[in-house]
Amino acid sequence: MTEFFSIFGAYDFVIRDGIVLSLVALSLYVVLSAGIFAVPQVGLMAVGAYVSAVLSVDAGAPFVVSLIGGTLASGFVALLLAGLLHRLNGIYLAIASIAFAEIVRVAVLNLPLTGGAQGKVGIPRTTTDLVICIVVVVAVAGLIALKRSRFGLAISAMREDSLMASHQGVDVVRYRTALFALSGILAGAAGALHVHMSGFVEPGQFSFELLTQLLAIVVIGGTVFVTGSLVGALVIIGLPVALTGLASYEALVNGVLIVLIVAFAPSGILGSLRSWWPVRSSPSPPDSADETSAERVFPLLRDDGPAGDTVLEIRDVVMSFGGLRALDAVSVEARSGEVLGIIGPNGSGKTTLLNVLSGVYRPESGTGTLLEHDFSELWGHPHVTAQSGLARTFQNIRLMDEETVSTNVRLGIARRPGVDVHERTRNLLTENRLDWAADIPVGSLPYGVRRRVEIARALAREPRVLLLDEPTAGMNPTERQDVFDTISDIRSGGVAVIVVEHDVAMMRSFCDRLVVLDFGRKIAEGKPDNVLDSKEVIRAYIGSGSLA
Ligand SMILES: Nc1ncnc2c1ncn2[C@@H]1O[C@H](COP(=O)(O)OP(=O)(O)OP(=O)(O)O)[C@@H](O)[C@H]1O
Repeated sequence: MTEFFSIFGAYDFVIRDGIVLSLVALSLYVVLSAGIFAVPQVGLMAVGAYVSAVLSVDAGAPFVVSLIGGTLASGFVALLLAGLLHRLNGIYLAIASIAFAEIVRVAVLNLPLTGGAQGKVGIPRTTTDLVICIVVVVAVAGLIALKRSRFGLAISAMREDSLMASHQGVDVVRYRTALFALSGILAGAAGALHVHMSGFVEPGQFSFELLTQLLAIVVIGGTVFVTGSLVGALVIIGLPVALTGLASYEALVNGVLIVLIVAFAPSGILGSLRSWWPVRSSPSPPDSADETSAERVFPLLRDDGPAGDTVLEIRDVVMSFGGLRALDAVSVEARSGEVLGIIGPNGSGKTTLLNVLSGVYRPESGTGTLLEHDFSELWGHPHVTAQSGLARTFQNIRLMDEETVSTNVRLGIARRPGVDVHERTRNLLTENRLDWAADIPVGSLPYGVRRRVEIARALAREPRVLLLDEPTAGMNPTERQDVFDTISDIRSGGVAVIVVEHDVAMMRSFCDRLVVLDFGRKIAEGKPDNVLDSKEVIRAYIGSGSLA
């Protein structure tokens, strides 16, 4: 038996407990790092512990079998739980998952197989220090690899903004289910290791107190790094040892520590240390004259299909919020190589229309097609719409502020065989004149540049249809002109562009066609000059006079 933690003398149990606890904390980290506030880990650990104990004691299974059995059982229960709770978020999800842990505790308290309140004894103490270390090292290495993968990037996007993530083709429900299962596997493995370390299991080991300890570990370690959970567990397990003479103050010191960390180091100990590392000074944006003269082509856009083909169409779409008809029998058609402008007074239904076109909303009635896809299969599933050739930007910029420009653009890249993601990212940055900002976190960039990053990310999806919701909002005239020049270039690449904008003069000169909404109804459609000179449109906008 390899028991190298014996070098810590009387504290060897503390070290082992701390490492196993860090494994459960990692299972909590897995969901929290994706912005999912689910805390069923104590219940999942109990499932792993009891299944493993029953396999060993009642079925006489060898250690490896009971370790794997407990781990998989917990992963499976987590999978079922993900299905049951898939509609819940935020505080409701937290409460439901705490309730799950309580259900497990009450179940093991009453089931004959689990030994009731007395628990189960006589579990072979077969967990060795080597096994604990191997399991934790594999878990940490696996999670680090996962974080660096496409899956990890999608998780970061989900944490930042799940709607934005789904518009990059991320199936948020499937990813969330996978994370639940992974969380269950880690908690189950910890439970199985724990019972084969202590030799017994009883319901009291899976109390609410354990959950608060886990939360403290994740708060202290932070969710910036995978290894944060190890540091947090070390602190939580190490503190009582350090405070041996002050045992009655242990809870107080724990509490004060957590409050101090939340107040002064909200990203945890490791996350805060990161801000001490020297940061490369940010390059400034190139001179605007250089930018204008830079070559502005989008050779990577798809150019299949003749210009002028109808690529998107909706008919008689009705969408209401309560008693309010935000869209009233609206029909719209977009053609490749054309810029379609959507204008209308505030609250006329423009953003609602874009949300219907991008699959966020499922309208009450209406039909439509996006390329070869029927909208009835896309409505309510924005990630499928994104995978079907449509990309969009948002009225309020939605980017991963902590991540670099390059990472944000990479998130949008549609994976196809043979695509070199790094080369494609570089090309997109060059085409959008963002090379100088590649390594800068998006949150520190000026507004106009962030808008360009959002457009670059949308282009990374190689869309056939591009929706732009007020792409020049908050920009100065030069920046506005720049965005409209970019839109013209995108149109030349054969993309159907649908733009919502308030700048009527710009829309008149740049759009091929305009659709005007008023109180959810389409009141005009056609060539910009004809539409903007129509009496009904002028009345809707300004009552009388003329539009720019
Ligand atoms: N999620 C929602 N819940 C309830 N009402 C909504 C919702 N979204 C939009 N509305 C209402 O639907 C109507 C259309 O809103 P929408 O945002 O589509 O208009 P808009 O033309 O984009 O306005 P703006 O130019 O101010 O952005 C408004 O009356 C708005 O209050």
